[in-house]
Amino acid sequence: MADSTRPALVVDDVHIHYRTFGGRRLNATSKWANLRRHVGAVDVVKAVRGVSFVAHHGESIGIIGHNGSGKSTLLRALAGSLPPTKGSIWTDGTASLLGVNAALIKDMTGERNVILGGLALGLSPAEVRARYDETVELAGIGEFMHLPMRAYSSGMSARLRFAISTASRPDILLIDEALATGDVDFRQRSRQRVDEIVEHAGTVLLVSHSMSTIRGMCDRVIWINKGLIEMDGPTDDVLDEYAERTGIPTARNLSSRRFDTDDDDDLPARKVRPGGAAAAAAAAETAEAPIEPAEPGTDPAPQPPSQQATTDSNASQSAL
Ligand SMILES: Nc1ncnc2c1ncn2[C@@H]1O[C@H](COP(=O)(O)OP(=O)(O)OP(=O)(O)O)[C@@H](O)[C@H]1O
Repeated sequence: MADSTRPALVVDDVHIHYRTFGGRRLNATSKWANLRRHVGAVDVVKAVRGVSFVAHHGESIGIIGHNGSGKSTLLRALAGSLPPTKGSIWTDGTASLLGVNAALIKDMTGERNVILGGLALGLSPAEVRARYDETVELAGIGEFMHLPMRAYSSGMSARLRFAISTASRPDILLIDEALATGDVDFRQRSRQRVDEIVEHAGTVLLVSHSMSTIRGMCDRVIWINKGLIEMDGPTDDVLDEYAERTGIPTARNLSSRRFDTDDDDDLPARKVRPGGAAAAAAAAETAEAPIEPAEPGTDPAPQPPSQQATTDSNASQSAL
């Protein structure tokens, strides 16, 4: 059973800056600005600007906020795949970001990717073999397991990724939007898996734009705004405040365990809803659909996830 008094994760004044190359300002007026029109500018994006919090074993924490507020960046830093520009992150145990994309190979079958992904997550060959059946069962994509991943729909890929990444039973599971994908049955099973992780002293951090998913899964919510923590507290308190200040409905009237139902809030963004004032408000929530971050694919080299205490010296090509 979880020792809820023991910290699982300590995040101390974390800042994460990206450096982007090649941005040109075309509306130059001064002489220097006019010269700079001909060369790409080096810009710094301050994605996370001093975030501190402590997560305990057994906690299930939702992370919410507008597009570009820094949620995914923070999660990647917690997983150890992005070094903070400043500040420290300490973890008690392994932190695993849901999604083993980098390790999966589209030309290989789902079966082979289960093995590859398991090894990439640090499981031994014997552990991969022992968990193979349950991983395949959780993915629930039937005969498609024998086909190359290239043939999968995005939902199928997401299911397989979820199944593989939770096979390692990390102490700290970091989930970025992944649970919004999939049908009701899959969401129920993935919900069970997350519950299992929390039950076994694990800690879950879930980034989602789906307020009903957050309400259904999390005891605590951290609201990130422009790279800073706007609010951190019990789910109902934070979501109510978020709804009041942003006008985005947070499904307060839904039952607290609605994750396994097929309500509209859990649908992927951009779903067209019927008219009316409530629908317009609901559409506002879907307008928070994830945007593609600038300069994708320029992540710095991964570093071990178990513990990072980093300072300015950890600057890399894209994260300063
Ligand atoms: N690789 C990158 N290079 C440069 N800037 C980036 C990079 N990745 C993210 N950013 C910028 O950092 C800021 C935070 O982005 P991030 O993806 O963390 O936000 P988010 O809250 O997860 O957004 P969303 O809800 O849209 O997924 C944004 O301004 C984004 O443009």
